[in-house]
Amino acid sequence: MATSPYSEELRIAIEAVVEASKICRHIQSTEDFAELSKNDKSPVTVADFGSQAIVCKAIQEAFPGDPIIAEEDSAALRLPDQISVLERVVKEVKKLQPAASKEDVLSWIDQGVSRDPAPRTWTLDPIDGTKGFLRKEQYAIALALLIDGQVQVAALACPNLDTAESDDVGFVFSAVRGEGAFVASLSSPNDRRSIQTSDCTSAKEARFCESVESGHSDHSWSSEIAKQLGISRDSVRLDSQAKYAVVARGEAEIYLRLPTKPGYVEKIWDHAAGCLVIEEAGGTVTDVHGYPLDFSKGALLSENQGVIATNGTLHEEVAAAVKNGTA
Ligand SMILES: Nc1ncnc2c1ncn2[C@@H]1O[C@H](COP(=O)(O)OS(=O)(=O)O)[C@@H](OP(=O)(O)O)[C@H]1O
Ligand SMILES: [Mg+2]
Ligand SMILES: [Mg+2]
Ligand SMILES: [Mg+2]
Repeated sequence: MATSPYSEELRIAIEAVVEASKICRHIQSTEDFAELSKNDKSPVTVADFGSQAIVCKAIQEAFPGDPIIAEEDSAALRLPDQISVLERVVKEVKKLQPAASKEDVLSWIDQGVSRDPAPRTWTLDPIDGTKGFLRKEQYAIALALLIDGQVQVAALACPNLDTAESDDVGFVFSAVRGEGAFVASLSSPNDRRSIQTSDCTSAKEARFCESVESGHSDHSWSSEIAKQLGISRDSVRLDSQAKYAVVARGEAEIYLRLPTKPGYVEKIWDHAAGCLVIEEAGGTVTDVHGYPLDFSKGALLSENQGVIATNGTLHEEVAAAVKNGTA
């Protein structure tokens, strides 16, 4: 059997998000998040910074010179009145990297400030669904490798996701393009098993998965589409890219992210990892116009609007319903 061209990237990516999950879980258990508000009024916590530091350090060490397009930067932590937050981030990072200094942590975080397209680049959301994290609900650590604007490798940790099949809580989903999608428990990440999207072919039987925040997806529009498709089941509402994971492992068929604010442009780190995991599990991902997501433009999905992710078999029907719903 040919060896995977990205086996080392996959191994490092999985290890990095598993390590970052440890920091996130610990901070979540303390209930002391040291939350800051960013310029766009969205929240960021000690865990977002700590997770970004851990993942960027791992990528930089294994693949020096690879740019990383990550959500956070260290600017807020460098302000004199935020010294206590910085100290807390350093304390948390030291649990995994005992020799880390303040300057190390700041510079690891800032490995993620790349914004330009590059032939080979990583993209990281250190905590996707920060609002879910604050509510002690779902969040994800999402890491992907883009080659010429195509997602080739994905690692997606969902520390609070459970399953009907066991008492396990916390999973890491992963994929390499052309090699299938896999899941492992966060407690034994090397024990990977293959996952597939559901084989549902009737839209009426389908289950919807949507954002919790109504500001992130137009819920009245999606109930209109659900009506058109004859869907009677209530939507499963879930924060973060855990939604992609739930569709990828066959527990829902449709994830819709319908644009709300005109002019909001989706970020690549909110979709890259989840998108490859679904595609490799047998699903399909497009924007609301049916175009593939274009990850080649830097940090923004500037060529796309919204997202439709499905189990694959239902994609055309769902995309048509979204189109009708727009008219
Ligand atoms: N207006 C608008 N429209 C679309 N998306 C937006 C919008 N505002 C923010 N964001 C981004 O949404 C990310 C969280 O998305 P979720 O799907 O987890 O939302 S929800 O919590 O389930 O409601 C969230 O990611 P994190 O910041 O990593 O949590 C944001 O990047
Ligand atoms: Mg954020
Ligand atoms: Mg996000
Ligand atoms: Mg985030």
